[in-house]
Amino acid sequence: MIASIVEEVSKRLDGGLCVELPDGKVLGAGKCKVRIKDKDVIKKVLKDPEMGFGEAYIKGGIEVDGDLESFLVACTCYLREKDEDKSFRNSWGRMLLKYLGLLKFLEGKEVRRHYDLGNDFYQLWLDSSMTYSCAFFSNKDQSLEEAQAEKRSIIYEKLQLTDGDSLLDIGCGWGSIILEAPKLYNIEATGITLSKNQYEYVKSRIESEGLKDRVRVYLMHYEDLPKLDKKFNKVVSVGMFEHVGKGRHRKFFRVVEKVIHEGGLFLLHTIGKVLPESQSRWIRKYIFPGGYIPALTEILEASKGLGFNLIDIDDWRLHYYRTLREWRKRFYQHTRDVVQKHGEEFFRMWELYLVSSAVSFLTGSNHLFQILFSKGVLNNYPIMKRQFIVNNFVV
Ligand SMILES: C[S@@+](CC[C@H](N)C(=O)[O-])C[C@H]1O[C@@H](n2cnc3c(N)ncnc32)[C@H](O)[C@@H]1O
Repeated sequence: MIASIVEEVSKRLDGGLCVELPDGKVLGAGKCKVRIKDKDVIKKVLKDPEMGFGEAYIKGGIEVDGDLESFLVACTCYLREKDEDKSFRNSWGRMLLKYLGLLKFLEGKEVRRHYDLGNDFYQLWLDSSMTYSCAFFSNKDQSLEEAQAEKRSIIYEKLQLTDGDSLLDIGCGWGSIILEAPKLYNIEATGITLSKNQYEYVKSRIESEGLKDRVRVYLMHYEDLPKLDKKFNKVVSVGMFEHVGKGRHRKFFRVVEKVIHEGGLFLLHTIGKVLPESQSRWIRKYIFPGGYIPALTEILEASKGLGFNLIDIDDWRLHYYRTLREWRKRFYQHTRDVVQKHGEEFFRMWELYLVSSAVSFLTGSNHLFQILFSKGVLNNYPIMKRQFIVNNFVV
């Protein structure tokens, strides 16, 4: 059975694959060499390929001597064709916690665990604006910094930012939008985050950059936004919706509906799937507990009947692939620092997270949607002049 799997994956991998088993026996012949160090690993991978491989990889039970990304692409294609991926089910435990009101608390803990690993860790591999979401590359020589700046300017354009606007950023991260937009437009900006590190960072930059009269940041859950007792005419949320969780998307839209002015614009930037499908259990266990990649259909369904009107949908799938490759390149440049501070297993876990996420965009499992809504029907929204960007420089 293993021999036939090796053969199938090998067919889908440039240069082929060989696998060295724990007893020293080698299956297949190829450039990419996978070493399995322990018999138990084989059983676990056969039972649950994604989780089995992921857990063994971070513990060093499997080593890949070759291009990890191409190997994972070949495995993804093989599994997809075999239809071995198991579907994700919302657990009864989470449903019960939701009704006990504990889910919000748990969510806060889960989100903080990820973002409060230390600003210095993220500074190693994010661009200088500390943007932790998909950038937009419009030419092949663009740096990550430039592509993140370009993404922000597209967002401002889609939101039609104009002097006098009040902008809300739900899940503002390290503040790249709320710290920049008020310098370009005479607007007020408010950001919220669940991460204490991000909150402290943004607060100190607001002070040091003299933005106190026009920029505010709050450490709060989006569900508490109505407590601010303030409405905004432009709302954006970038890379945060993935944390909202299955079954809670409508609640999120209800909150946005409460804090947006009639005639306002809401831009939602999120990883998504076209239709609901299985989720990566490994990512949910090790990287984003509680996270859920929504389907486009689920997003649109959640917005129904609340007065939102769809203006436009973009898919930046390959731009996220390239963003992840840029992050990975920088991450590898700091291998020693990461291993020294966080340990070998942590390094391998984050390496696998960055590579497998890139693979998910490359193979079309994940997309990056920018969905623009107006609150109420807007018939004077300008028709955007779009330039077709040739994607072949992205990959
Ligand atoms: C991937 S980061 C994106 C940050 C930023 N928008 C960017 O593009 O760099 C996700 C952000 O969402 C925030 N977040 C996640 N769940 C949240 C919640 N329930 N309420 C408020 N913010 C949340 C996190 O604290 C983090 O700032």
